[in-house]
Amino acid sequence: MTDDERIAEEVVVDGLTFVPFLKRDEIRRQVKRVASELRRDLEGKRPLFICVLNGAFIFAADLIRECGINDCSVTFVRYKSYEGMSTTGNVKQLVGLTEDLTGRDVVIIEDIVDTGLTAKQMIADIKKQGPESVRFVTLLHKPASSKTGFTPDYAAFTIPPSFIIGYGLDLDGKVRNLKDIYVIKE
Ligand SMILES: O=P(O)(O)OC[C@H]1O[C@H](OP(=O)(O)OP(=O)(O)O)[C@H](O)[C@@H]1O
Ligand SMILES: Nc1nc2[nH]cnc2c(=O)[nH]1
Repeated sequence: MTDDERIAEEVVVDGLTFVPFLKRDEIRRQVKRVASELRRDLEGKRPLFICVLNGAFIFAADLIRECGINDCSVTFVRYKSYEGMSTTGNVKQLVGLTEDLTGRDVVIIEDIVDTGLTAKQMIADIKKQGPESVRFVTLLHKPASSKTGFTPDYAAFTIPPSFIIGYGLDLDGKVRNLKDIYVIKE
């Protein structure tokens, strides 16, 4: 059986039904594309990758390995604002940085930019710490949901404004383990 044949036709979480949206092969292809763009733009630099927990852990692990920049560092922050399928509008930093960002070339790695509230607050927090440069990369971007006008520097996928799960993205903490991305069935 190939990897592709194991994709579930639907996933039910807390009584909600989700159907396949982005399959693992396509995710892998787009992660490779973004990694090659980053490799090109970071040539000669020693980037500090900041993975935004919890949702970005799987994307960050795949992306950082694809980038193949041995002279990089990796660290983590944690921000939270969603309950169920909606933002509370209150973006809380639950885990912060201990690294000195002065003069560093920072690459923030997110799983999704939806309203853009988390991205905007995080970038403001990081810029206060004196980095040389800040790049923002996301797996998924939903421009039609934006409340901030924020646009990421790199996006693996631009998607419509429906709620999705899998490949790190959760519904109330569940189903982050799914290898494919699923969208809510309307
Ligand atoms: O653009 P926004 O509307 O701000 O949404 C994006 C944020 O939502 C998710 O975080 P969440 O609060 O669900 O925490 P999690 O990463 O732990 O799932 C995601 O990981 C982003 O950080
Ligand atoms: N799981 C999940 N988390 C999000 N956070 C912001 N948008 C989304 C989404 O579509 N799915």
